[in-house]
Amino acid sequence: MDAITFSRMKAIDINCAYLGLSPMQLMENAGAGIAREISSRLDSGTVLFLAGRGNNGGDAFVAARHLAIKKNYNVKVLLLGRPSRIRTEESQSNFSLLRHSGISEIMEITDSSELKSYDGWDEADIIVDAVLGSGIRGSVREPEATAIDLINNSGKFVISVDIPSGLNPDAEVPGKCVSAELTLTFHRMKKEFLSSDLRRFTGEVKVIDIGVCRDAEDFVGKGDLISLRRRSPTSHKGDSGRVLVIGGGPYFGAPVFTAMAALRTGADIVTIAVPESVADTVSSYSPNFIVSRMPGDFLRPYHLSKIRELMESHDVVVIGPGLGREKETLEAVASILAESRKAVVDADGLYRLELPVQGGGEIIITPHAAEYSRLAEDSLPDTTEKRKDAVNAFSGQKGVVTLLKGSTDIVSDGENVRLNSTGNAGMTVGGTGDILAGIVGALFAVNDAMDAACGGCFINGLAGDLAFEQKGWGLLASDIIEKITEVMKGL
Ligand SMILES: NC(=O)C1=CN([C@@H]2O[C@H](COP(=O)(O)OP(=O)(O)OC[C@H]3O[C@@H](n4cnc5c(N)ncnc54)[C@H](O)[C@@H]3O)[C@@H](O)[C@H]2O)[C@@H](O)CC1
Ligand SMILES: [K+]
Repeated sequence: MDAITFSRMKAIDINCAYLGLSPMQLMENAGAGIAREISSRLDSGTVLFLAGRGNNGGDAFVAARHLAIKKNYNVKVLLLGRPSRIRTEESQSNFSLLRHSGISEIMEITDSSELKSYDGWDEADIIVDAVLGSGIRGSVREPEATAIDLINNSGKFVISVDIPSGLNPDAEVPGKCVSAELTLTFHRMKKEFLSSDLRRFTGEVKVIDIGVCRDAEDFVGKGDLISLRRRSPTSHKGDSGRVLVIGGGPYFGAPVFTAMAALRTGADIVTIAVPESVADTVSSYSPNFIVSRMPGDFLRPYHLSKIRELMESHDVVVIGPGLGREKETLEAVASILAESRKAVVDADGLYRLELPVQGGGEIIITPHAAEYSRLAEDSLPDTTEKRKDAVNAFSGQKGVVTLLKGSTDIVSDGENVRLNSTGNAGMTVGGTGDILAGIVGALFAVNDAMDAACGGCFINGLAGDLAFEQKGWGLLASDIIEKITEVMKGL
């Protein structure tokens, strides 16, 4: 299986909790795995655990308990800090259990001089480094820095839990950190460890299985939303996204849904470019809309110079809702996409779309099954597994992020594939696709395409589920829009 980044691992952890697999269960599996690995390398002897106050330390407490039950090990635990400062409930309770686990020494060390004068270093056969894990921020403080030095100068066999302490997966250059003989990382190999530069710190890297459930990895969950940009308290108008919706003509409801969904998702500015035949109607829906009128009653290449100007002042274009399929309209769509930096293409925008788009920027397409089959010139395979492969290959070849709508949505950028199962059968009502395009557009304005597409279908489905709780089969697209804010607040 492929390596993942530490930040992806964090998302998977959160998805596990979202599905009901608690951090406590994962910690138990992590610690048990470490203990198994130690006992496979050392029949008997003294194992000294250096644990910090985060969950990395929690893994060590569990491992110490599992090891101590075997009797042939002398297990010692040094906690860096006061027990009251242990950061999580899981780690706290595993620390408390140590007092009932036959550990020969439990010490609380609050400053570096205590650590330096500790006299148990020589006796250790193995030192387990659980001082800092993937939760490290900034450069290493005291007493952690001294702990790292002492571990490195011990001359002992050092096993790092998850990641050598001090190594920051986000840092360009490694700072002060442990040099281990063995690193036991969880669930999957980490991409960061594939760099030969880091091998001098990790030593051998072994992956410990911690029982992550498969859907936490395959399906979009709350963890996938952590990488979405949060609004900063000091942000200015426009910083949270400027979305240009190009739609309408033969229809006028669709671009209204798209624009309203984009606003509710948090976009700062949403402009709707519509033919003037429907501009007044669209305007009348909400004073929150900025409506830009294009002469005539459908989109044409003639409008391109005006659209070009609008695109300059917007982060993303959402094109398609209610556009119609006039020959000239489809020509205009092709020209707009060839010049856009970021675009979401939906509905009529997908009709006759030629992929890959020559010269365009990043594109997310949001087809349903029939639209996808037309674009791929192939019918959709019958199983989800085969569909994932097909959508992945299609996205890679066509240079787009595909969000294939269905009872299980499939999202792919040609490299990664995710499924989404939020949403319900009540959402087959008209207008829901327009809403999805608006949500995705608002997220795409300030995020990566894949994050926006995954986050978009998850949020849209959750909003639909909340609306369904209240309205049942009578739910309307507008009910879903009303629930977007509730979903966004809960994330
Ligand atoms: N979340 C989960 O479900 C799982 C997490 N696991 C473990 O949890 C670890 C991540 O846990 P945490 O997020 O609690 O992070 P850490 O265990 O890395 O600890 C973070 C804490 O260390 C301190 N700290 C941060 N930066 C520091 C610095 N520069 N100098 C000194 N102290 C610093 C802070 O008090 C912070 O709260 C992983 O590495 C892994 O070992 C495992 O239990 C498996 C499952
Ligand atoms: K560590």
